[in-house]
Amino acid sequence: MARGKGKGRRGGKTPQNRDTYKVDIIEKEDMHNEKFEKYYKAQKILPECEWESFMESMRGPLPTTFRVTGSRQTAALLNETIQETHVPHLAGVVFEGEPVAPPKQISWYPDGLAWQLNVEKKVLRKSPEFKKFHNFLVFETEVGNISRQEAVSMLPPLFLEVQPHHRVIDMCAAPGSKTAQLLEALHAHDTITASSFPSGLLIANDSDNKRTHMLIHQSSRLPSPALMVTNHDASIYPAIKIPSEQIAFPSGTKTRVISKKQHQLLFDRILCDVPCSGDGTLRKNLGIWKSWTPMDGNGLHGLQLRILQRAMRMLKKGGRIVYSTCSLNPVENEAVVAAALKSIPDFQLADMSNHLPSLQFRPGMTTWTPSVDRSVVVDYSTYHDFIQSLPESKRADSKLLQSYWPPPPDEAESLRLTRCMRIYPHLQDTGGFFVAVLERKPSPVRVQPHSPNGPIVEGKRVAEPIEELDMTEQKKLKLDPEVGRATPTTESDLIEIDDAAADDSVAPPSEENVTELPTTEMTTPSAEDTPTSKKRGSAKTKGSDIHFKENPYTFLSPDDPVLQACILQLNLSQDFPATNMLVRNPTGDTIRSVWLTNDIVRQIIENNDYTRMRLMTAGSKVMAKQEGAAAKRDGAASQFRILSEGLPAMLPYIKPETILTADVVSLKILMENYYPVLSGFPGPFRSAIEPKAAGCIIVKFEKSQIEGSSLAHDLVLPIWKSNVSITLMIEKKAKSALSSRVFGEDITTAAREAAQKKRDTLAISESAGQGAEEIISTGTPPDGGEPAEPTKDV
Ligand SMILES: C[S@@+](CC[C@H](N)C(=O)[O-])C[C@H]1O[C@@H](n2cnc3c(N)ncnc32)[C@H](O)[C@@H]1O
Repeated sequence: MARGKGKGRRGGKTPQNRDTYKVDIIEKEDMHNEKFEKYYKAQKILPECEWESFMESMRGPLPTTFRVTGSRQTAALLNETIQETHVPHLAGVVFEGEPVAPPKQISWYPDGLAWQLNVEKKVLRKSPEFKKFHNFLVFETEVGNISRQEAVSMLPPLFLEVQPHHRVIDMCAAPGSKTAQLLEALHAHDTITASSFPSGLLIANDSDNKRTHMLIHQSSRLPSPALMVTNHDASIYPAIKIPSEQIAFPSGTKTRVISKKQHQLLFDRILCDVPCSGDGTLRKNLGIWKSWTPMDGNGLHGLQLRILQRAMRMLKKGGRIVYSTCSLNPVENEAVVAAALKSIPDFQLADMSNHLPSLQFRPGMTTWTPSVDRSVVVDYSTYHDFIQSLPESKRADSKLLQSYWPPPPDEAESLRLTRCMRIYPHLQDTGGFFVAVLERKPSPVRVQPHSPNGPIVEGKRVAEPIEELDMTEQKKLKLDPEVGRATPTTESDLIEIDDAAADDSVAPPSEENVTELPTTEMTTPSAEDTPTSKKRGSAKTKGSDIHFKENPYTFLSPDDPVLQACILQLNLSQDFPATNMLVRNPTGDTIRSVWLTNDIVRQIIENNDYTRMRLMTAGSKVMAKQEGAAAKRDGAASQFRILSEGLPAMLPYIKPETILTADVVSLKILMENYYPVLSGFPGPFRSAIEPKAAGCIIVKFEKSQIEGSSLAHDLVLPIWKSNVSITLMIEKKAKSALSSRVFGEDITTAAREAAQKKRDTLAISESAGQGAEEIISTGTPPDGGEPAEPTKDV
């Protein structure tokens, strides 16, 4: 339970972040908590006439909800299957004499990609129709095409409206269901087979190290060169430096560079889905019925406020923050938003009431009375009243913060707290939730309507885009020598300073919030950092965290022999971003895996100490060494293969003529055998692949509908060619899922072996103890190499 000190406060087991699917066993009649009812009735969170219906919903089971994931095109395809095959199949099902409703689309979720299912577990287990649908859901969830996610938890990313060029940070991201949505938005332009290369960025952060691993796992379903995962306390998230754009002022035919150094990366979009008391999740986390007290929220308010304030300081002008909790407590919600808005100028609450027209919610509260102790004492309408009630000798010791209380009515009105959104369980059969959308006012840029030479900023013409080099902020710097310890005097000296440094009223208690000015070490490229150097490591700056034990990030030189061999083998196009390939060791040796990043991720790694950021992973793992003696014996020029999960990112750079085409019959052969011999494949494919050198080959299986199989769209997959056989390089589970989709059943070797094993175990237990090993297939390739069914690289 997240109360006061201890685990809950810093990312441990707050009620809401316990395993989502775990519910405590508790009878309906025990679903009472006097304090809860007293507190929320006193807050008047709802009109009295709705109270019973609200409490009744709180005690009812939460419907199962899920979202079809992936980029628009892939999601649309699977959604069609649900809509056109499963829903009609489930319509009219009767179980134990009662009709059971098929899944229905959540009305407010765009493109109908989210679903709700109000079905008891026993129906899923026993009704043959629902059992089949359940199996489908489990299967597609395992391979990442469907994500089980609470309906209300899908809201924050929708309000952020992320676009592929946005720089985004998810401050408290684990386990990552919202991160996945943000990634999908960044990748909105992906096609069915190829990943787009978004110019934007998503940093998914969580302070809990173990939970960052859940994040990494979750996001591996949508690998992205634009993703970084960090493990930091969000309330003191370090300023990230990136090289300044070389912004030029066109004046006649000459250009004038105004900045060459570094500035702080500011974000377009920030998600603060903060740790909270989680009482909105009572329908799922039943243990909260027993343990709830108003102090849960009080204890988290300070951290929530600091996280939001840190986010506000990292936001670009014109950018947007979504602050959300799954708590109903105004102390964790409106109180945090009000205090944050009062402490940092230039922010306002956005009116999102029409954004999702069929979403039902209630406006944010403008008055409330925090409880001053565990027993729900809610008698003080102002902090002043509360302090006055204490003996004078005790006033200084009070741990309660003024910001727990609402601002005076006129201030609450001017802050427009009613623009916050409260979602209650009885409105649309969901969990309880709170969302507020904060926008930072844009820079005063005056764009001349038909200016041939771009926009005018403060009377000067500038090249587009200005990015986050904020002229007004820089001017302020010139005037104020105290700010950021810098007094740049010439335009070429200008750097953007973290404006946290300009406002110390609520600064995080750490030097972290002050952007370091460029030192010689950071601004002068070392020999290692020059483009011709062999390996380019991540920048080491002061503030390294010696306790951070992850391996370093080292970019390969574009002429690295391993990289060159891959480029040759796959015939990659000239625009392949060879400078953005990294390995995870200090020497830059290509030992096992290679990751691909986009430009902004590379710039961040090169300009920041990865230990200071506590960087857990970056980019998308695209290549891995083909292990085993067989690979060496094949004599492949490149022993590296493209990973199936990395292929979408590499595909745009693989010249089409390099990709072999095959039909669904060949796919079937590859599914049914680990190492089918080349001579067994249909003529055209066989003659195309036989002359190819050993190593990684990319094959496009063309869409087709033939008896017993249906390949709805082209499928591009990596295979490994040995001397006499080939093998499909996709992970076991993905292979099974693909088989079920294309051939209507799991025809893979693994499935056959598993079934065989089951039969054998049964036979063994029946005839007591015959050597099982003898009859279980080993899957040895005909080439005599060791069995090497690819497993997911981690
Ligand atoms: C509400 S959960 C986030 C859920 C997540 N956004 C999702 O959709 O899957 C809150 C998260 O905040 C993390 N957390 C707690 N204190 C933190 C802090 N100071 N900085 C960053 N993360 C923190 C917890 O570990 C937890 O994973």
